Amino acid sequence: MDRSRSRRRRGDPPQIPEQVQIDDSPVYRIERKLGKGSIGQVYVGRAISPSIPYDQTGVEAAEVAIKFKHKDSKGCEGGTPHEWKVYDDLGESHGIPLPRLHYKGQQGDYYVMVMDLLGPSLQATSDDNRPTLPLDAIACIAVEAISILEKLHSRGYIHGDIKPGNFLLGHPGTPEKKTLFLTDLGLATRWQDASTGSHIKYNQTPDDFRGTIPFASVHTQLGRTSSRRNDLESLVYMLIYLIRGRLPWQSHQGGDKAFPVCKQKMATSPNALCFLCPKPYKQFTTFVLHLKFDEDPNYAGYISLFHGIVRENPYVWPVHIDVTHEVPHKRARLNDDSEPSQFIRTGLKVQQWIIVYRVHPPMKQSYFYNLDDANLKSHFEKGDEEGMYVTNVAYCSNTNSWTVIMDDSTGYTDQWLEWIEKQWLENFYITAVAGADKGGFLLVMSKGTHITQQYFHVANTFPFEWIKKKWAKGFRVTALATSRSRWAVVLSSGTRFTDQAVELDFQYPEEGVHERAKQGYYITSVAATPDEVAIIFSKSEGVPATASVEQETLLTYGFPVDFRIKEKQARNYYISSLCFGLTLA
Ligand SMILES: Nc1ncnc2c1ncn2[C@@H]1O[C@H](COP(=O)(O)OP(=O)(O)OP(=O)(O)O)[C@@H](O)[C@H]1O
Repeated sequence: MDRSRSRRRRGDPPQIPEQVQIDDSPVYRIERKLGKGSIGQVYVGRAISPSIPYDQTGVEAAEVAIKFKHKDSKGCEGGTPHEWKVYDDLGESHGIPLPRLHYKGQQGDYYVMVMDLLGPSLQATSDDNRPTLPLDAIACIAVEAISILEKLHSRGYIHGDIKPGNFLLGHPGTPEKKTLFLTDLGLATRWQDASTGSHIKYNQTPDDFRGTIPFASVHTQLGRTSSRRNDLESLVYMLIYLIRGRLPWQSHQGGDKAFPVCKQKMATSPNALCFLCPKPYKQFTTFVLHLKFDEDPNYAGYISLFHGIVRENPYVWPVHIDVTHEVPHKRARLNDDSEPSQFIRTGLKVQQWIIVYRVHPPMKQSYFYNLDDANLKSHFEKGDEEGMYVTNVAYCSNTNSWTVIMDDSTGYTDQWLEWIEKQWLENFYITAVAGADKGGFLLVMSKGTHITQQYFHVANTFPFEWIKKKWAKGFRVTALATSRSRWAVVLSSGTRFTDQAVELDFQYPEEGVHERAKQGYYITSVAATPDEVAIIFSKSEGVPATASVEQETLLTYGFPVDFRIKEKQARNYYISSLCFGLTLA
């Protein structure tokens, strides 16, 4: 029978039991609280029956850490905590310094894990925004933590929540008191498919974030499939936090912090992040931020960066590590020459055109730029007379002017710049949208499309939730635009698109475009606000997956000069989407 620790109010979660016994474990009395995460609560458990002397360790220890997770809490949806499954998967001899899990089971409303009792976390060393660890000790932590991640990653897992609170020292008074342990596998996921051994597939679901905002990698915050680089990026933030006592983005207060924090991370160059830190930190940061989604991290090389600092201080309190992490092979040696020459995060903003070209059988395509409102209308009418219809419109906020792309092979039979609701009734559907800086959206309505129904939606933030709901009902994004920081999205049914995906980023998502192309997607819409760029990728009926390679993207400060466009047209590449926006370089 459970005995409650204290009286509880109605509606509160059930109290933690006063005693715990799982299977044939000793009976543990629940004593002081060690910590509380977003989901679990961890207490010291003292073996009272049988009573055990204090000098015992491991499963025989007199004191253990007991973690309670309420059965209805996040991560327990599958019937048991996700963390149990990860421990089961890793097995007994995983060789990773994790607290050993001695017993696990259910008691009352709680899932209970009985584990090794460890010592203080690295968070405890930096409370009150005051760094308390010497730089040499932090270099030791860097070496130790990289080596721990290498071991975890080699078992096919990534941790998913690397932060100072999840690195604990061994229990004081034991031989492990200067060893670093990694705890909390609640967000661990596989980067490697367990059966095939291959890297899991790339994806981005921009509204899917789990982790701790200040330490999460930018990729995690943007909802990209986790891979090994995410843990390493979080480790970079952890090390800078230990050096400085805070991270540059920790001043954001209240409200939804995720967006401004992610934006600031993206705008912070390795130089700015590691300002006044010893050189190895900047080098490590630069290497990590350049890692590709499925790239094998060079753990031994990263460790070698810190060798200089660590070797000069072979015994540093509180972390005593094995300084013999030798450089096993040539690739492990990283030096100034091997540092990536181009930073992916420069922190600089650029105003640029993003122009997507796609192969198409020969056709006539015209482009007009620097058009004011009156010119726009007259070009539109002139094109109409010649059987050319508008396929794309864009607004350039540098010149406050419109750009129009017209094709002679759209299949449209009529087109208007008209009021939206009236034209819908007459089978005119929106086929192109652009937003002006002065506010409002220009809609191009066409007749003769395959569209059977359409939604036009304007939102202050990228409406991914809404798009997902419409995707589930068979609608597909057919046009995308921005007006200052607002988004306009057109979703249509009856299109030829069989599947779609989104990339949302603070800079042109080069890697995402590459990964999507490998999966057979091609770009069908692109738009950018002063902060973000969104790209819609599609797969189409009858278009082979390899067709995605028949696409080229051009990033350019000014609209491309005539001969560049003609050069592309000579190779049958025509403009298929374009936008002008302010993104990070
Ligand atoms: N084995 C242990 N020994 C000593 N203290 C521990 C142990 N495990 C956890 N703790 C303490 O309890 C805190 C919360 O533990 P943990 O992070 O595992 O819980 P969680 O609810 O899964 O957390 P989160 O919300 O961060 O995912 C830790 O920060 C640490 O201070």
